[in-house]
Amino acid sequence: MTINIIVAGPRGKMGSEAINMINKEENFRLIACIDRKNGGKSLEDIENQPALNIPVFEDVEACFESVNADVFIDLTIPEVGFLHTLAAIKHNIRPVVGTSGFTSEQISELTALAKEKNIGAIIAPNFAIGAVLMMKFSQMAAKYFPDIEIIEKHHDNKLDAPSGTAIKTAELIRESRSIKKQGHPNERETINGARGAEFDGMRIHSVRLPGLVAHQEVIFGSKGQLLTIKHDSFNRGSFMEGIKFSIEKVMDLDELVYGLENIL
Ligand SMILES: NC(=O)C1=CN([C@@H]2O[C@H](COP(=O)(O)OP(=O)(O)OC[C@H]3O[C@@H](n4cnc5c(N)ncnc54)[C@H](OP(=O)(O)O)[C@@H]3O)[C@@H](O)[C@H]2O)C=CC1
Ligand SMILES: O=C(O)C1=N[C@H](C(=O)O)C[C@H](O)C1
Repeated sequence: MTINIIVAGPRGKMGSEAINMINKEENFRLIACIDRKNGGKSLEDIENQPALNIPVFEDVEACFESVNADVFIDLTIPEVGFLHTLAAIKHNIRPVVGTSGFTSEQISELTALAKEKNIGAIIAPNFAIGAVLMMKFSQMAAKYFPDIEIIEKHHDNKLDAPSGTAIKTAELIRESRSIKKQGHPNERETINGARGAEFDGMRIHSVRLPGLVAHQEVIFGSKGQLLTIKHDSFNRGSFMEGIKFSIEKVMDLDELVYGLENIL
């Protein structure tokens, strides 16, 4: 069966890599793109993209009404990605969302809408299988080591902090860790933010530097020992297996799944 796909964010680092992956798969067919700068032009006019000769829309509604798609992939920015995803579900097009930075309220709203429409959807904070394992291993370790610092490191073009992966890691850890406020009860910051963001008593630190792609370590401290669980994405190819898997999997779902750990 051929799966007809729309991609939003085709000029982006992830969008362009995803298009290359889609074009290599026999059962995937890219049928349109959503792009804020190149609406109305053919994708062949877009820099760094092969000549695909498919329609490119600026307006999401116009796109969803004009083409007959099975799956919509969003790799843009949180504000726009949320509206795109909402529109996709309303049009019965299954979303696969990589865009990070959605609030938990937005995820709940999308979950409720997908349930109402009985349609599959996937929001994946991280498509790299190694990162999903890193999160699950961290969840397991947190049962025994409740003192945890999450350090995520990304390229300096990243808009959201902390990363979607760090938030998802903290959410998974919360399910297995006994409630604990870490550090000294009287600790105080002499410079704001020195101890990082607080999540359920844990700390999350966001590093942004040129040269980085996407990296995270979760450090567990205990008497006389440290456990570090670490994952590195050195390039965006690391996310493509997860996107490919999600495009196929979302066709069989009838609800929204938040996190690949729930379906791998
Ligand atoms: N889940 C996962 O595994 C991964 C998720 N991500 C997430 O994917 C998203 C994209 O990342 P990345 O490709 O690195 O980012 P880029 O900045 O390279 O690409 C973002 C794309 O979105 C487009 N865009 C921005 N604003 C709008 C708008 N208002 N309407 C339509 N399109 C818009 C940009 O166009 P323009 O050039 O005009 O701004 C650009 O093409 C991020 O949220 C990131 O966190 C990234 C890697 C892995
Ligand atoms: O912006 C990125 O690059 C990435 N974003 C996702 C996140 O916020 O966790 C996934 C990955 O870390 C790369």
